[in-house]
Amino acid sequence: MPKNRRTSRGKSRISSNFSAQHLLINKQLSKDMIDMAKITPNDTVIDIGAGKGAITFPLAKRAARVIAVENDPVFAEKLLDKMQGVANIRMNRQDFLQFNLPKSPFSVVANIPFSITTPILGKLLDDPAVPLQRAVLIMEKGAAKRFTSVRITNPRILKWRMWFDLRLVRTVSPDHFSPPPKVESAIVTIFRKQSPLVPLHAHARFMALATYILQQPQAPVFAALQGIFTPSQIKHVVKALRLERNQAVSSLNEQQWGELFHSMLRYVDPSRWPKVPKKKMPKIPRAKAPKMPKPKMPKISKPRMLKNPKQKK
Ligand SMILES: C[S@@+](CC[C@H](N)C(=O)[O-])C[C@H]1O[C@@H](n2cnc3c(N)ncnc32)[C@H](O)[C@@H]1O
Repeated sequence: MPKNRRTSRGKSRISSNFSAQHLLINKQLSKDMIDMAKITPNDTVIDIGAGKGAITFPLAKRAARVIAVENDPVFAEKLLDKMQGVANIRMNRQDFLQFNLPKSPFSVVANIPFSITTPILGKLLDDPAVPLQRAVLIMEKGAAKRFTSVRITNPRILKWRMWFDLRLVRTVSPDHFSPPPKVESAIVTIFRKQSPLVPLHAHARFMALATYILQQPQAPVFAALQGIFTPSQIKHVVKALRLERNQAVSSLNEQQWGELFHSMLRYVDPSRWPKVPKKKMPKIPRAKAPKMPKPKMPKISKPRMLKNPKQKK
């Protein structure tokens, strides 16, 4: 891709990490990612940020349906040209964050735009009812490490990991892309767990617990649990989860978080459960009342005093 080219809208775009257009030039890597995602001829697969189709076309050979999402009009046009005769690719020329995800099971294989990594993962993982099965994503190595670290300090990432296994599988050097990004990349696999650690319908309640407890990730377990569990319940939980009273709460593993949540449901009075924040309703602008002309009040003249005929002058 040229370093500085004009988009169809005439604006100049300079290649950088922020333009997020580091195209994959290693064909074997695309195939490896499709293998990692265990794509079968029955699968529907989304390629987020399809670019010129480095992943889209090899995917189309393996999956039943490929949905390519690309918001750059120049790339989208090129992809449409190349797609002639490939019946199982559907092209969506739009921002992935505005794209309506399928209602039936789907997977994702993609070299995603780094600048929107967290919003992409949020869209795929925040609501466990979204029927994502497997994803294999290239992302910035720093982000990959944050999402997959053993020590979990972020309640949102912790929540994702109650339903999905996230693994950093390998790092990818910048020479596999054109233009090469300034940072190292990594491949992350995301597989839906066979048995989720928390029931899907309880995701908001789990998030409330994780947010409350991880306010101070370095706090010792006994202190972090205090606002919710009573001292005797804490004693019981520490023993049942094989914890140390003084270990940092961020050192709990996924399994222990699942068990902690179930202990809260089982032993703690619901009045002590952390509150689930109410869903923010979108603001509906109030219809402006049409301006009415001020009613003209008839002038009321002062009542004239009738002269009392008997009144003395
Ligand atoms: C890292 S490139 C990957 C391109 C291609 N998949 C490849 O591997 O060669 C990311 C792609 O995402 C596209 N993109 C950036 N933001 C996007 C968005 N919000 N929605 C959809 N596509 C986006 C870019 O135009 C670019 O083509």
